[in-house]
Amino acid sequence: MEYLEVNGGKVLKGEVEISGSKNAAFPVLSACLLIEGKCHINNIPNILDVKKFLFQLKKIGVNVLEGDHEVEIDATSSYKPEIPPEETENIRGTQTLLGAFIAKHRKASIAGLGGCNIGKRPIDQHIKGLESLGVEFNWDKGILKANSPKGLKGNKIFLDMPSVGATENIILASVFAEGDTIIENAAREPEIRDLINFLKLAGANIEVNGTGSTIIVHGVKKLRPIEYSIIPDRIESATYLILSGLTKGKIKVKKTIPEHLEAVIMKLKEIGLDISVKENEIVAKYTGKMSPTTVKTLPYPGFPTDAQSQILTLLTLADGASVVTETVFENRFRIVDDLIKMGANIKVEGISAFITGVKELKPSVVVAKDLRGGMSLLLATLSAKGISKVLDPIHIDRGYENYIEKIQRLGGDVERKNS
Ligand SMILES: CC(=O)N[C@H]1[C@@H](OP(=O)(O)OP(=O)(O)OC[C@H]2O[C@@H](n3ccc(=O)[nH]c3=O)[C@H](O)[C@@H]2O)O[C@H](CO)[C@@H](O)[C@@H]1O
Ligand SMILES: C=C(OP(=O)(O)O)C(=O)O
Repeated sequence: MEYLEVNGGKVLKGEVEISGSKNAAFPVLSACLLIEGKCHINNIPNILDVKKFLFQLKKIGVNVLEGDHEVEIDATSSYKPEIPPEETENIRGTQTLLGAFIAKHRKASIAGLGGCNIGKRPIDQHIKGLESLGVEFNWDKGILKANSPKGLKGNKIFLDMPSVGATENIILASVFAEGDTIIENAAREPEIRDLINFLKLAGANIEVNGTGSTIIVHGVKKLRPIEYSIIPDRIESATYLILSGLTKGKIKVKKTIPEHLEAVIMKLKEIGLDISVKENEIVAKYTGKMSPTTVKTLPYPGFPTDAQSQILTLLTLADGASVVTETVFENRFRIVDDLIKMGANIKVEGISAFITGVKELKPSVVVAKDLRGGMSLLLATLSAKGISKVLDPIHIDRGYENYIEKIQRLGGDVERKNS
């Protein structure tokens, strides 16, 4: 069994280069399937989920040429618009292949949507939106089959909640639709802006209103191949900034976009970290004391649910009582039992965790159960003086590039082992 052995309690200091965004990579790579010719995508993160995604593309017949943090996608020759249910493809990122397949092939067959086990994660909003564009759906033995024999026609769609995946799928599906598609209450995450920027550069006609919650896609006939670089991963940035507080250190994140992290930066300042921001860099420094605060996760530009486990872990060491409320996913407090084992004082009631800060965390054997929770437990063990183990690091491998080396370069004592 693989595990991480951590000798915690060291002060972490130094610089980390942030990798490309996991959640921007999937929709942009999916969008390449709308294009005839070679698209060249840079700043691709070297993480397990992206490897699985690219493996899936190759398996259905797309030409994929992988380089060092870059990939060339050529979907000119025919490929099967299908995602089968095999274990290895069981990631959430494949959800945007639905919109891409429908746009290009007027049909799709999707099974095996997985990703983090943090809630029920239904796709009713994807289906509702695509149905109103003329797509017919039926479930066949757990596989979602989509068909739009007559092609897609633009329509006005009002999402019940600003779903990231549904917004991306509707944008992708409507690029070649007849007329205009208007998405109201659209998600506004930077990864959606990245998809739109890619598509516009490739020739799509898309308007975004001032705040971003209305997106209008004017159908076009064709897109052209382009070279594009995806945005840095804002959640990876948030994670390393939080690590500086947990290890009483000073960490500079480089190659990041500070505007994507405003809600996180504001909270870290409230907690008492000294934060300084330059064009593509953020430095977080521990100042000797951390204050408690309240955090509520919300769709962007609110505090990101994907950084909730990390800030909850940080607040276990704040000087007083904090509340963390999770409004996006219903099952995102699964690290609490392990944190309590490490000496944290946390009580979960409904969608809120009530935390009373303690002086220090104690080393322990903990188990990663999802991507962000797993990483947060690693952060906790780096803070706790002594030897800890983090079991099942495969969850962390899904979304953090080269994290063991990045942490070692900051002075952290962590090693991957097998027993
Ligand atoms: C691969 C990827 O990009 N994953 C991100 C994406 O996931 P994902 O696209 O799955 O997240 P959504 O924004 O769609 O989900 C937000 C909430 O809406 C609910 N919902 C969503 C769609 C739907 O049809 N019906 C419905 O009820 C979900 O169960 C969840 O409670 O955005 C999440 C919210 O920022 C992030 O945590 C994930 O890291
Ligand atoms: C929930 C996450 O990812 P996914 O949607 O890929 O499961 C995440 O990145 O925290």
